[in-house]
Amino acid sequence: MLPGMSDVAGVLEAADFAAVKHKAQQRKDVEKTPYINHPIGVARILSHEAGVSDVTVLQAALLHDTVEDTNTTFLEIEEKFGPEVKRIVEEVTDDKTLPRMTRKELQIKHAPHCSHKAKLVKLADKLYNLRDLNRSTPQGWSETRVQEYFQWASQVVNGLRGTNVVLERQLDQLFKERGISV
Ligand SMILES: Nc1nc2c(ncn2[C@@H]2O[C@H](COP(=O)(O)OP(=O)(O)O)[C@@H](OP(=O)(O)OP(=O)(O)O)[C@H]2O)c(=O)[nH]1
Ligand SMILES: [Mn+2]
Repeated sequence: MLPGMSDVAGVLEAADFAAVKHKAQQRKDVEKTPYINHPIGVARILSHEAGVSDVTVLQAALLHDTVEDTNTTFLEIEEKFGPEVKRIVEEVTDDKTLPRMTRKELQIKHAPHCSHKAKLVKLADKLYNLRDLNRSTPQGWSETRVQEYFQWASQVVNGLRGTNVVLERQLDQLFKERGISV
C-alpha cells in the first residue's frame, strides 16, 4: 500500500487490482458468475461475519487467488501492497504445476503451520466455496465429487481450528448437514 493511503483506499485498491486480474475469468457454475465475486465474497465473510478489520487480512482475501489463477506475481503483490500482504497470499497459494491430488494433500499437511492471518483467509475461502457448492453444482461435477470436496475441506479445516469461532461454527454446521463428523 502506498504511504499515506487510508485503510479504505487500500482495501479498494486490492479490490480493483483483483478485478482487473480476474476480469476474463468466470466461476464454474452454469450461470458463469464473474470470478471476482469469489474474492470479494471471501473478504466480506471476514469483515461482516468473522469481525475482522485488519486491512492486511482483507487485502490478502481480495488478492488470494490472483497468483494461483492469473499471471500475477508475488513481486507485484509485494510492490503494490507490501511484504505482509504478499506473505499471506503466498501462504494460501497452491502450486498449480503440481498434480491436483498432491495440491490437495499439501493443503491438509500445511494448514496447521499457516500464520493466524493466513488461517483466517483459508477458513473464509473454504466457507465461501462450500456455500457456493450448496448453492450451485459446478459444471461437470457429480454429487460424489461435491461430497468429496466437503470431506477434503473438513480435513483442511481441522488443521485451521482455534482461529475464529464464528467461521468454524459456520463450517461445522455445513459439515454436519453433509453427515461429516469433525
Ligand atoms: N464451489 C465452487 N468453486 C469454484 C467455482 N468456480 C471456481 N471454483 C474454484 O474451484 C476450486 C475448487 O475446485 P477443485 O477442482 O477442487 O480445485 P482446482 O480448481 O484447484 O483444481 C476452488 O479454488 P480455491 O478458491 O483456490 O480453493 P481450494 O478449494 O482450491 O482451496 C474454487 O474457488 C464454483 O462455481 N463453485
Ligand atoms: Mn479461493
